[in-house]
Amino acid sequence: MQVQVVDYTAADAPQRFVESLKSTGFGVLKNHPIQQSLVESIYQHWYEFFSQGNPQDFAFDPEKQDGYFAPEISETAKGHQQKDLKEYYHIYPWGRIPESLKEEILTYYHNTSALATELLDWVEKHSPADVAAKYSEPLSNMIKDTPNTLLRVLHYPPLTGEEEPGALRAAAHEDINLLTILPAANEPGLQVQVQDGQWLDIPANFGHLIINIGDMLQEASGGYFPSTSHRVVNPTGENATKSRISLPLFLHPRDEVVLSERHTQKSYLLERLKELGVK
Ligand SMILES: O=C(O)CCC(=O)C(=O)O
Ligand SMILES: [Fe+2]
Repeated sequence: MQVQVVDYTAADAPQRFVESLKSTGFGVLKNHPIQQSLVESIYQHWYEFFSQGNPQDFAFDPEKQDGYFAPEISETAKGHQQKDLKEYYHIYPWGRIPESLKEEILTYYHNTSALATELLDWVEKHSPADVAAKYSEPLSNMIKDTPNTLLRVLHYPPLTGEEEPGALRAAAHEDINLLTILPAANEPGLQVQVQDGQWLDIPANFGHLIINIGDMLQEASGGYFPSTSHRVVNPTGENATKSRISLPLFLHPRDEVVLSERHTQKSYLLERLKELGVK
């Protein structure tokens, strides 16, 4: 089994993409409209910010959750003991962003959010009628004018050999949100767990766009779309000396959007952040 790469420009792209999401929780697009030169430039500029800038000046705000999360306080995945080997910066258009990086990263945020609207329409159109009937409003409408969609710039530093045994760049976890949109990182490592428990590499040629289902879409679809476990494994050999940068956009509905009989986006998010120990 492998996650198939779907050509965004093909006539049957929506159907094939949604089939892939349904069977693995992941879909991978090529020939998509997100400019690769923009992604590369962001990787370069944020690498400089993490390695030579003053990220501590933007230390995260526990209430608002914008800003810089240092390696010492970054996430411990649900059910895991060791902290992930990463640092990251949370971008919201209303939040704090280093001035020199602002225009570029917000261009990416807005372009990718626009593509997200189209991808949610694809998901809606290819949801079986009984599943679509559960959506409290059109999926793409759930993110319209939302202040909650989060762009995370992640830096996985080179390994030093001093890591705690068993610690991973990102331990196995599921995402909390509706869909995650992630350009292929500058280094490999992303894997998804499939039904038999096996871990598969996500096809991540530079230029691919990776989309995965989060718990909120699983919740809203009554479990039809699976939020699958994924992780980032540690590099070995010469690659251990390299940083890895990645850029997931987590699509979050507005606070009041009803996901299911149990949850709005707000109640669901709060529950999950407490579990992660960052709230
Ligand atoms: O860095 C990656 O490739 C994936 C990151 C991820 O899964 C996450 O931050 O939720
Ligand atoms: Fe994730």
